[in-house]
Formats: sequence, structure tokens, C-alpha cells
Amino acid sequence: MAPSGPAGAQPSPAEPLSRSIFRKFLLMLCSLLTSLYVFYCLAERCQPGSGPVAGVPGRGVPAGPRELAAWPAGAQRKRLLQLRQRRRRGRPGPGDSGDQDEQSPGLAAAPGGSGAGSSVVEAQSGTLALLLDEGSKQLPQAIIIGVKKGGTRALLEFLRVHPDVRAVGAEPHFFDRSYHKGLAWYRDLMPKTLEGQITMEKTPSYFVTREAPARISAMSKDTKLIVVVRDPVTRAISDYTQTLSKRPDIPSFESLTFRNRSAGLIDTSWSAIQIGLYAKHLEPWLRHFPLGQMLFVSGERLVSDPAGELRRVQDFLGLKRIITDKHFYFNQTKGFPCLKKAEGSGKPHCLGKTKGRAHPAIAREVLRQLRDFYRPFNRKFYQMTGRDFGWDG
Ligand SMILES: Nc1ncnc2c1ncn2[C@@H]1O[C@H](COP(=O)(O)OS(=O)(=O)O)[C@@H](OP(=O)(O)O)[C@H]1O
Repeated sequence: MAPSGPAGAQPSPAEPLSRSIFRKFLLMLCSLLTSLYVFYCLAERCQPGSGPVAGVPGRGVPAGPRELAAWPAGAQRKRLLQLRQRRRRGRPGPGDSGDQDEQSPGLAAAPGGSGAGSSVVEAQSGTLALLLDEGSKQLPQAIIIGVKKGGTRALLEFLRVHPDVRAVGAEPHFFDRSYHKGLAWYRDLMPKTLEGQITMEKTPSYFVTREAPARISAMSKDTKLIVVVRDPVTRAISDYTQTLSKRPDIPSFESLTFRNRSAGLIDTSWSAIQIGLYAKHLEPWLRHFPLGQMLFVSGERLVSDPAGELRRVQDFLGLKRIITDKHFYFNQTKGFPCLKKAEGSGKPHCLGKTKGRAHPAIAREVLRQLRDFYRPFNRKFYQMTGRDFGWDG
């Protein structure tokens, strides 16, 4: 008995012609259906278990065209740029203020990394982005220049929710550490922006860098400067807590605070103390920038009323008031306000564990001496800025 041929093989002379045509037709139909299914997947309609949560664009997976269509125009443009730029991610940030300051969601790898989900998104964004202008890299028009441990990361993360703000995630440290690399290098660190969008960065050490005011002014006299300030005593303890987390064997806060404890002489050369002399650090900035070009954000109010502080910041930057109370919720576990939907992921987002560390208990008497020490500097700072931050009340 002759063996029967494999499916799709040449018809034997005994096989009727109509049957062979029918089999070919079936084969073609199958491949057509397969292609349709692949297309269907590309349109992100068959992501198992990762469908978007109602009303939360991009939740679970990055937003597809259908979700994008439901977003405001500014958010759509921003989202497309982010998707496009994710392809080129992988370049590490140039540095930060000492902490492993978490990358914002917009720059962090998407869940699944370079897995199937991301390639699907890239295929879509590539097609869609081609239809739109991709934007260009600009030098920042606004910079958060300080202060270290003031709440600078929280402010930047909150601002990034705004569709007209684009910011570099890591701290560039251009005006203090990398100025020799030139403005082209600096610009290249920035994300692409479209017309009407603001480019921003934050490097808290600029506020205490002697050369920074002149350098920023040389880049552009119109640069808007934001300083997040916090009670200098709490700020010093926060600064110390950060160092302690990396070097647990350092001396106590109390012993580092004084040059001579029995004489009550504060060691102003210790950077944790030095940075809190805000009035002193502000002077050189005011020689290069008018006061109206600087905004002082209360680090305390950024925690107690983030929407209120963000309203001031949006007004200062000439942005539409888009970030409001609706964007925040108070996370009891974290003990801080968090975003209901972070930029880039659409998921609830609190800052990482390097923000909001528990501070060590400091002797009451030392706290009193520090408050006495800072009081005149604080008063001068309130006068200079026209705002009483309430640290001495
Ligand atoms: N929403 C929210 N979530 C978490 N943390 C918040 C928030 N808002 C302000 N802060 C305070 O930010 C402090 C860290 O400040 P910076 O981000 O400027 O620090 S750094 O200079 O960039 O290292 C950090 O200081 P510590 O509490 O001492 O860790 C926080 O108190």
C-alpha cells in the first residue's frame, strides 16, 4: 500500500482538482486569520491580564492609540514623545544629590522591560510619532536649584504630571560638576519637547555653588529658578540621616553639630549646618537674577498642601493650573502625599524609600541651640524673599 502524502503536497493524479483547490483555499484562510490575529494583538487588544483599568489611561500597560485618543492633546503629545524616547533608554543619569534618587516613572524601564509589551508599544508609537512632530532638545527654561533635602524630588515628580513640563529624571550637576563639558552636552541630557512645553531639571547643590548663578545667567538671563526650602534644623537632620544610612559609623549628630559643645559653638563648616544658611546663599543669586525670577517653595507645605504649592509653581512657570488636589492622596504607610497617577505609568506613585526616612531622635537642648543659631538667618531670609516660612513660630 502506497503511503499517503503530507497535507498541502501535490495532488495525486487520482485526487479531484476541486478538492486540491479547496485545501489551498483553507490554507490561505488560515494564514489570513493568523495575520488578522497578529494585527489585533498589535492594536493591544489581546494583552492577557493587563487591560487598562477604567478611567486610568495606561494602567497595567503603556497607553495604546485608543487610550491616547481619550487624553487631552497636550498629554497625548507628551505620551508619544515618552514612548518614542523609551526606545533609547539605557543611558544612566549623570548623578544625584547623594541618594539613589529614584528615576521618575517616565524614565524608568517599563514593567516587563524589553519584553513583548514594550516592542508592541514601540511599533505603535513609531507609526503614530511619524505623523507628529517629534520635538527637539532644549536647554532648561526652569531649574530647581535647591535646597538639598528640601523636597526637590517631590516637587519635580509632581510637576512632571503636567503635560507641558518635561524634565530630566536624574540630577545633571552641570553647573557645579560638569560645566567643562559644555552646553551642548547639557542640552543633550534633556528630554525632547514640543512647542509650548517647558524643559526642567533639578540639582539641589546649585543653590550653594558659588559659580552657579553666573553660569546659569550666562546660559540664559531668563531662566526661572525654584528653591524648595525647609526648616534648616530639620533639613540638617535629614542631611545627616542620609549620610548615616550610607555610613552607619559616623559620629552622632550632636557631636558633629558643635565645634565646642560646652561653649555652644556651632560648627558652621559642617555642610549639614552650612546649607541651612539660606540668606547667605541667596545673596549671590540676587546679584544675577531679579527676585521675581525666583520662586521659594515651602518644603513643609509641599507635604501638608501639595496642591497649594503646585498652584504657585504652575503660576510662576506660566502654566495652566492642571495639577490640583485631585492628583494627590495621602499615603498613610508612607506618611506623605503621593500621586494618584504618576507621569508615564498612570499608576499610583509614592517617592522611594530614600525619601521620608525616619530621623534619629536628637537631644532637645541641641535642637534649641540650633533654632537659636538659625533664627537671625531665617528672619533675614524671610525679609529677602517676602515670605515668612514659619520656622521660628
Ligand atoms: N511627597 C513626598 N514624599 C516623600 N518625601 C517628601 C515628599 N514631599 C517632601 N518630601 C521630603 O523630601 C525630602 C527629600 O528632599 P529632596 O528630594 O530634596 O532630597 S535630595 O536633596 O534630592 O536628596 C524628604 O526628607 P526626609 O524625610 O528627611 O527623607 C521628605 O521629607
